Amino acid sequence: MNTQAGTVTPMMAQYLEIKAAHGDALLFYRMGDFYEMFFDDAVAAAEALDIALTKRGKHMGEDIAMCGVPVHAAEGYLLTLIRKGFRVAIAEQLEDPAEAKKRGSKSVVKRDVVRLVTPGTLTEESLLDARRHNFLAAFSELRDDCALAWVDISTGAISVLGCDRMALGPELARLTPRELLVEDSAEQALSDVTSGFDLAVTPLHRGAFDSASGAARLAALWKVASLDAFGAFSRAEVSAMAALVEYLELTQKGKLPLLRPPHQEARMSAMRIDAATRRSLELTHAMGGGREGSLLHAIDRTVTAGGARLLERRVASPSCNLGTISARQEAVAHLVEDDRLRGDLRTALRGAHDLDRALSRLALDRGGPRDMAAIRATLEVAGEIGALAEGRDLPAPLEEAIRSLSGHEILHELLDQALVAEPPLLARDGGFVATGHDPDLDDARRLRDEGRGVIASMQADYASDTGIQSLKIKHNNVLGYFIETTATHAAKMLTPPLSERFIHRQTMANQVRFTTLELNEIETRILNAGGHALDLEKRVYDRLRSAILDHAGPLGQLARALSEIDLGAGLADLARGAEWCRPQLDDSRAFHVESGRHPVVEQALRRAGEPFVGNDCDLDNAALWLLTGPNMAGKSTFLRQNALIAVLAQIGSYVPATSAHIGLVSQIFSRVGASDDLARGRSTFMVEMVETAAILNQADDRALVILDEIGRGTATYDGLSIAWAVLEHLHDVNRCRGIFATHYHEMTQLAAKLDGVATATVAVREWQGEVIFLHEVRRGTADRSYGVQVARLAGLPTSVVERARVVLQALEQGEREGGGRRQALIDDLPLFAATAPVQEPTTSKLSSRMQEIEPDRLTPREALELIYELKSLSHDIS
Ligand SMILES: Nc1ncnc2c1ncn2[C@@H]1O[C@H](COP(=O)(O)OP(=O)(O)OP(=O)(O)O)[C@@H](O)[C@H]1O
Repeated sequence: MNTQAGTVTPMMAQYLEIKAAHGDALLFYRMGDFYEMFFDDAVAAAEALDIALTKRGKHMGEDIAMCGVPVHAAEGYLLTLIRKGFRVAIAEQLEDPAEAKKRGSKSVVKRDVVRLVTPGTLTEESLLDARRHNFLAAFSELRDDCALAWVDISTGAISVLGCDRMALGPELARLTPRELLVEDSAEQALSDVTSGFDLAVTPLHRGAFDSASGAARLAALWKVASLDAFGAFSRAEVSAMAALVEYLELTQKGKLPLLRPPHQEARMSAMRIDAATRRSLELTHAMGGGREGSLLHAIDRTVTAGGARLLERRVASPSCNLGTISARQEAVAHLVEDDRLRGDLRTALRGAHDLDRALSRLALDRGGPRDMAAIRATLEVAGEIGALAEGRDLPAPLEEAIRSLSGHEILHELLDQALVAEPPLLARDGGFVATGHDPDLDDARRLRDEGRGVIASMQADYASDTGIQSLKIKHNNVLGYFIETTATHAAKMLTPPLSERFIHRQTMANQVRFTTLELNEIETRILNAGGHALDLEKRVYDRLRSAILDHAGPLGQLARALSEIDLGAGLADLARGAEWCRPQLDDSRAFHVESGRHPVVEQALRRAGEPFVGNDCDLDNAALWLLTGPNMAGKSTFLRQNALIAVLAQIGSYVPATSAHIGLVSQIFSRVGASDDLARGRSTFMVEMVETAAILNQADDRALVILDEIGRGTATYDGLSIAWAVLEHLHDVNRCRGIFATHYHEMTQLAAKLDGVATATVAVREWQGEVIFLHEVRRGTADRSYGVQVARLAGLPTSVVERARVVLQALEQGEREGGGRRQALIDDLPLFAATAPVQEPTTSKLSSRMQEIEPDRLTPREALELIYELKSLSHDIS
């Protein structure tokens, strides 16, 4: 760069100009094989990427910090930067450096930003999770109207929903977008809602949200006279979609991705599940953040990326529409019954590629021949599946999906004959068009590859045409290709008719040289053949690309159909393998599950070779269950499994139970083990109370509420009083169905007072002072907590466990004998150090082990091991 102190080189001037236009992004400035970063960008990127920071020249007397990443490895670095919350502007060289030189030795290669990479606008396969959506969302607030729109630009699917500020949090929790666009003036006000999510908030100027110009722009985008063609959109809905499109144009620098016609989600069509409930039920993400351990992970048997994404969408928004649910259930049921069809479909689907993402890359012109081959392979799969379904009587959703599989024959044939079997990733180097597709291309390639052969065959033709057997076609750097005969044939060649065809070029001592128009032409063609072949291939590529994009609508439907079939077959496979049942769903308030299981815990136990105990839940007569039981008995598992069964039933799946009858659940609330939210300055107790307030204010009579140990984070009596009042409120005001787990045994008295509350407990057996967990939920109440025994199982020091037993005894005795007596018993407790029995268990262990020993039967090695064992037992005593 050679920047001198005080002067600004042309290149630095160009850099600064581009940077000024993209101040909020790191600028990747292309220099040959590297993307370079300068100044503060370099410092930030070097730290974020852990790469070396160097210097390059000076600017205004200061060193210019610099770092760089090689272009071929840029995607990995980009991913790291995006994950760390950066936005990256990519400035490419827009001309060959040689071009720039022609303008003068000091000229700078033209560069400009070709793309802004942000979390919500990724399309690269390597930067995306194939089985998850990557949503960019926009929230628009007009005076009395609000909406949320979201798009996955890697698939082109765009949706919109009327959604006020109150509903924004739950919707963000459902969709988990990576980036949210908001009007700049609203950014601050919305931060209360948005700060709880792992997403980048990008403010946009007001004009981006303008609904009037937005409507026109969207209509033009989808080539319709008015947006009414897709539904009646509110102004806020139009404004939110317009903001998405504006931002896509901005980040993709005018190249819009393929955007499918918008899908307008009906309010209340999906089960409402707020952020805390999603977290606690671990629907799509486990507590730790990953997919493993979540419901989604446990039930995902799909074999295509599109199917996996559809399942994610369904799990995130179970339906509340009976018609929709039963149609989906019907499809799953059919595939559960027909093992053969299910197996064949799944085998065929394994050959399908990610059609949506291949299409989207082609639309953005970031695709290549391999994406076309992926489409071809998927069309083949569609054909196979169509043949499998031929002549079968299928339920409506499958029938409809199968219909979308046909009608692509022309495109399939075109791709089939145009592309080689395994094309390269990029179109740039050619080699992807099959022989026989384009005669001109075949000629060009033949000339390129067989140039000498072509000349040889011309030579043979000329020899026979002239009757001069010694005629040769030769090549030198001065003349290029020429025809040479010996001087003896000169006269013949130089007189008509041969002189009309053979043009004299040179006479030597013994030879005469000629050319022909044909040879000239061939020569140019040979010379240009390589470049020409490449051009023709590119032309074929463009033709294929437009043929595919012209057919994008039906291909999108095909992709959806394959995902639907994959999802149905996946759920059926799961139901069959794990012995799930088809739930009965209706409009009633029933909730009757027999021998229900927790799908995730059951899988984990199966891996450990342990059985899961199925448990019934019947909220038909008493809509609220008050569940008591010892720690570790399985209360939380039972609570969650019933919520998950409702979710599974309403996505159209079978459920882990022997039978289930569920009246539609409109919303689920689950508070299971709240945690601190220190980032927002809330203690565990505070979080729990905020979340409980949300439930009491929102749950309606179709809600299912799962509450685990409400009030445990405060003093006993406060906690008990709160739990008591909450249960009464749920019973009298919310009138919802629910299960309430508690350690406050006093609360079971409420069951006698309130008709709609029944008690249940998780059974354990006590054996020789130890608890044995039976994991069986029974009607009735628990006799005690067994907390001390569980603490012992957890490895609390024996001395502490024994001390706890003594204190517990005193407290329980005091409870029985009345308040004043209790204080006296506490006062009388012996001091901790004086609790004698603490060592007994280990001493008796040692002596009972000694008694087992039969010295005459020990081998020398066993004797030695025994000494070690006894020594370690004696350590525990001392
Ligand atoms: N029905 C079941 N069958 C077999 N094992 C189970 C069952 N339910 C729970 N478990 C096992 O018991 C463990 C503890 O369950 P869970 O966390 O639900 O207990 P809990 O009663 O809620 O305990 P705490 O009151 O301490 O929170 C689970 O991790 C699981 O391994």
